[in-house]
Formats: sequence, C-alpha cells, structure tokens
Amino acid sequence: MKKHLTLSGVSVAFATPDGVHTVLDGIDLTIAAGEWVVLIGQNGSGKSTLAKVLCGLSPVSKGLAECDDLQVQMVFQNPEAQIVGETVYEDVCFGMENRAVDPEEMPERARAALEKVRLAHLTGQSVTTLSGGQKQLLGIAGCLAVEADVIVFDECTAMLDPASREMVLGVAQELQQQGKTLIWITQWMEELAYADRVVALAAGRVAYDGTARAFFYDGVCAELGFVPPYAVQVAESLQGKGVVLEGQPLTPKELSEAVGDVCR
Ligand SMILES: Nc1ncnc2c1ncn2[C@@H]1O[C@H](COP(=O)(O)OP(=O)(O)OP(=O)(O)O)[C@@H](O)[C@H]1O
Repeated sequence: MKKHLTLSGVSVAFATPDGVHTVLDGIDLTIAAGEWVVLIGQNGSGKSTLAKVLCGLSPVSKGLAECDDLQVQMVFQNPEAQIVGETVYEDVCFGMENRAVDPEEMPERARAALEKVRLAHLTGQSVTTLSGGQKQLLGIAGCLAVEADVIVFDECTAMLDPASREMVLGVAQELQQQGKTLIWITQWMEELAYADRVVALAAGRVAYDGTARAFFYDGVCAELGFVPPYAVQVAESLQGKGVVLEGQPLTPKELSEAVGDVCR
C-alpha cells in the first residue's frame, strides 16, 4: 500500500513578547509517496515551519503529523549552513555517522549517493572548492546516503545562479523518477512547472492545493499576490488579443510549441 505524509489539523503557535503567534492554523494535508509538491507562500507564511513539521524538527501545538515510516530529510537554502565535513566524502558520511550506520556500509552508500547527484568524481575534494550548486547537490547526497524517502528542499535554489539551479532541478527530476517524494519550497514561479501539485500557504492555512496550470490560469496566482512566470504572462497577453493557445503553457518551450501550432 502506498505510504503518505499526513497532517491532520496541524497548528503551530509561538509565544512572543506580543502574545501567541499562530504560524500554522489547522493544516490538513496528505502527500503521497512519489509526489513532487511545490510549497509556496509569501515571506512569513509558514512554509519553513511546515517543512520542519514534516521533518519532525518542529513540535506541533495542535493536531497530528504522521509519516508512515517514511524517512524525511531537508536541504536548506544556504548551502554553507549544512556542510560539516572537510571533504566531499566526509560530509556525505556525517549523517550516516549520526545515525550509527555500520561503518562497513558507509563507503558504498556514499559512493552511490554521490553518483546519483553527479559528484562522484569529487569524492576526495575539499568542500571549499565546490560551487554553490555543487554544495546543494552535496546536501542532497547526504539525504540519499541516509536513505531518505522524502526530501524537503527549503528554497535550496534561492542562492544559486541559473546554471546551478538547472543542475539541482535536473537532479531533483531524476530523484522523483527513481521514486523519491519531493517537497519543494520556492519563491520562483518558474519552478512550479516541475511539480505534480502546488500547495500555497496564506495566513497559516492552505489557500490553494492543485495543479500549477490551474494555479496560473484560474486566477489564483493573482488573487494570492504572485507574479506568474514570463511564459504565462505572454500566453495571457496573447489570449487577451484573441490568440487562443492550446494547453495553457507554463514554460518557454510549451509557449513556443503553442505559438508554433497557431502559426501553422
Ligand atoms: N521559533 C520561533 N519563535 C517565534 N516565531 C517564529 C519561530 N519560528 C518561526 N517563527 C515565525 O513564524 C512565521 C513563519 O516563519 P517561516 O519561517 O515558517 O515562514 P516562511 O514562509 O518560510 O518565510 P520565508 O519565505 O521568509 O522563509 C514568521 O513570522 C516567523 O517569525
């Protein structure tokens, strides 16, 4: 039977000098193993808090968070913050050491994890020599080495240049194809196109839960105060001028195909 991450009526509240601050307010959310869920929301809407709840890193004030024995790990926004080893190999072993993995198993697990994120050729290298994108890939390798089923990416492309973003997104796509569950927090609307499902948080609640296409083309995006990606803006502008495009394009490639079909 398929496993799930399930949040039932989850609330998280913090005591502050100004009183109780409710960050998550009765969240009901079920994520099936193998899904790629993008989590969006304005700054302070509770995305990281929700991610920490899913990873078991934040207690809940009310409700229940269940993970069906799924092992959930997180990759953080700042690649520097999550690197502890001096070499790529040492770093990827750190999580395994913390979980008391049999030392005899470690070299093979580290090799397999580094291979999956295309860093195997850098195994002995100092972590200081890695690019930002490679550091994020190393964070992902650490999750794989401890056999994470679910990887939460907390704005892990925010500090990366476009080429590194593409690299990390490419690896994430491969991981989903290999059966991993991805929870992808982002402010980049272009990245919604990769997901099976978009969950938007507003004022501590789920304000939208559905596909990226419906999010952009059914008016939800504007309602929640987000700016759609360029391809969607062009498609909507063309449609405003009476040019009807097939398929509600999300990416430049889909847009060019839809425009090509109209011109043919
Ligand atoms: N330990 C804490 N104590 C008090 N308030 C907290 C704590 N952790 C988070 N908060 C508050 O909860 C709110 C949501 O924070 P969170 O980091 O989950 O939001 P976010 O949507 O991830 O924001 P961003 O996009 O800026 O990263 C913020 O107002 C934050 O100040």
